[in-house]
Amino acid sequence: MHIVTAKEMYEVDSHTVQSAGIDGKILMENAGRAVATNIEKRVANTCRILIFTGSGNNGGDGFVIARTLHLRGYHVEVVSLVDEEKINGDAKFHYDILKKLSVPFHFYKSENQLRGILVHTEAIVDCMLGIGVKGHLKSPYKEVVGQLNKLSIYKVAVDIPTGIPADEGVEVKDGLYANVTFSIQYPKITAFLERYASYYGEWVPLDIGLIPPIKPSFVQTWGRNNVQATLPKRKRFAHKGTFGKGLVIGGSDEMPGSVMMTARAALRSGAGLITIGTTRQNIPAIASYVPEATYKTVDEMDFLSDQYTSVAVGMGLGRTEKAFSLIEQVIRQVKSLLLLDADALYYLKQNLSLLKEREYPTVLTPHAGEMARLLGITTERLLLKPFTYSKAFAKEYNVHLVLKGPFTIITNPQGEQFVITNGNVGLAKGGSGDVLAGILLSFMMQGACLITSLCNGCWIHGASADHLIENGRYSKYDLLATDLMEGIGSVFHTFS
Ligand SMILES: NC(=O)C1=CN([C@@H]2O[C@H](COP(=O)(O)OP(=O)(O)OC[C@H]3O[C@@H](n4cnc5c(N)ncnc54)[C@H](OP(=O)(O)O)[C@@H]3O)[C@@H](O)[C@H]2O)[C@@H](O)CC1
Ligand SMILES: Nc1ncnc2c1ncn2[C@@H]1O[C@H](COP(=O)(O)OP(=O)(O)O)[C@@H](O)[C@H]1O
Ligand SMILES: [K+]
Repeated sequence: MHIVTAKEMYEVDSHTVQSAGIDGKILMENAGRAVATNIEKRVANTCRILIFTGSGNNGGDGFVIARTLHLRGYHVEVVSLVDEEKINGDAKFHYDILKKLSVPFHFYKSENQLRGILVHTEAIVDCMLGIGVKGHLKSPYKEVVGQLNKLSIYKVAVDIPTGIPADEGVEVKDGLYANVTFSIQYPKITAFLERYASYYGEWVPLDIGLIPPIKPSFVQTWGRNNVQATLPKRKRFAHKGTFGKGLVIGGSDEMPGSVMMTARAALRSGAGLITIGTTRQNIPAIASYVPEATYKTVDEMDFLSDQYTSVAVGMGLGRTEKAFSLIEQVIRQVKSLLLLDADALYYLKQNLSLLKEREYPTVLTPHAGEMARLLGITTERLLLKPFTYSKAFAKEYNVHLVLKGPFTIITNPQGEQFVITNGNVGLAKGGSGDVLAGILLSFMMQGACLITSLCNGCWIHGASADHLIENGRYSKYDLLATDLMEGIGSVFHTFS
C-alpha cells in the first residue's frame, strides 16, 4: 500500500481530475460515502453523532457524511467552525445539497455553546482540517480540538486528525486524538512517525477511486501479501548449499549471547550453512546453543579466500581496537553481501567513507539512536523526519538501510522505501535486534532482490513477536529475544 505526502496526494488528485476527467465533486461524494459506510460498521444508529466541519475540502467530506448517515437513519448534526461565506468550491456544492435536508446545522460561536451541543453526543466525526493544514492550529480550531480531546467519546477522523500535518519534518503542539482515522485512499506519512501515530488511533485506508500517475515513487507498506508473493520457496531437491553459506562475526568474551541469537535465528529462518566467527573462549558456550553451526576464531578468518554468500558483523563484538581493526578488515575485504550491526555501526561513525569504497552491497541495521549518531544529530531530530534522513543517507553512502523501530523503514540506494508496521513492544528488549540480524542474514543468503529480502526479514521478525503474544504464549512484558526462535517457525507455518 502506498503512503503519501500532501504534495503527492494533491498530485494524485489533480491527475484524477485533469487527466482522467473525474470531477472533484464525485471524489468528495466517494470519500464521504466510504467513510459513512465504515462509520455504520462501528457506531450504532441509535447514537447521536456530531460532525465537525472546516473551511476546506475535508469539511466537504463532512457534508457528504452527514447527508449519507442522515438518509440511513442516523441522528446527525453538523457543527461548522467557519461562517457560510467561507465554504466554497466542491464543499459548497455538497453544503447546498445538505441544506435542503432537515439536518440540524450549528455555526460555532463559543466553548459554552459547544458544551451545550455536545450533551448526549456519543460520537464525533472530525472533518475540520485535512491535509491542507498549515502550521499550528488557529482559533477556533485550537479551542474546539482542545475541548473534544477532553471528552471520552468515540472520535472518527477523516483523512487525518485535525491539526496533524500530513508530512514529516513539521512540529505542531495540538491535534485531535482520534480512535480511528479513515485515510482517504492512502495513509499519510505522519501515521508512521512515533511523534504523531497515537493521534491517528487505528488507521484504515478507504478507496475512493483516485487514479495515481503511471509509476508513482511513493513510500509503501510491506505486509503479509507481499511476503506471501515473494517468500523464497523450498524446492524438493535443494541441498544445504542452495540456501547459502553465511558468516556471523561477533561476540566478545563479555557478550557471547548476541552472536548466538543471530546465528540461531539465521538457521531458524532457512539459512543453509552458518559459520560463527568469535573468540576461542566463547566457542564452547555458543556451540551448546547452536550446535548446527561451524566455528572459527576471529584470528583464523581469511575474508579474501573464504567464500560466504553473506556476512553479518558487529553483534556483541565490543569496541576495542582489536574489534575495530577486525570490522575494518571485514568492510574492506568481504566480497559478498555484508550486514553491519551494533558495534560495527559504532565503528562506522568515524569511517563512513569506507562504505563508498565497497563494490558489493552493504546493509546497515541501526536503531534510531545508532542512526542519529551516524548522522551527528539528536534522536528527536531524526524521528521528526526519518524517511527523509534515511533516503539521503542510503543514497549518499550507497547502502541498504534498515532503520529499526516501532515502524521499521527500509531504504535502498535508489531511495525506494518500505515500512514494516507489525511487531509490538515486547520486542523492546535487549537481543531483539540480534535476532533480526540473523533473520535478515538468512534472507540475504537465500537470494532474491535485496530490498525484498530485507522487507521479508523484518516482517517475519515482527510477525513472530505478534504471533507469540496473540496466541497467549508470552506477553508484552515477559517475551524474550530467544523466544522469537519459536515464533519464527510458527509464522513460516502460516505460509505453507
Ligand atoms: N486530495 C483528494 O484527492 C481528495 C481530498 N479530499 C479531502 O480534501 C482534504 C484536503 O482539502 P483542502 O486542500 O481543502 O484542505 P483542508 O485541510 O480541508 O482545509 C484547508 C483549509 O484549512 C485552513 N487552515 C490551514 N491551516 C490552518 C490552521 N493551522 N489553523 C486553522 N485553519 C487552517 C485554511 O484556511 P485559511 O487559513 O486559508 O482561511 C484552508 O482553507 C483532504 O484531507 C480530504 O479530506 C476529498 O474530499 C476528495 C479527494
Ligand atoms: N515498540 C516496538 N514495537 C515494535 N517493534 C519494536 C519495538 N521496539 C523495538 N522493536 C524492534 O525490536 C528490534 C530492536 O532492535 P535493537 O534496538 O537493535 O535491539 P538490541 O540491540 O538490543 O538487540 C528492532 O527490530 C525493532 O524494530
Ligand atoms: K480531519
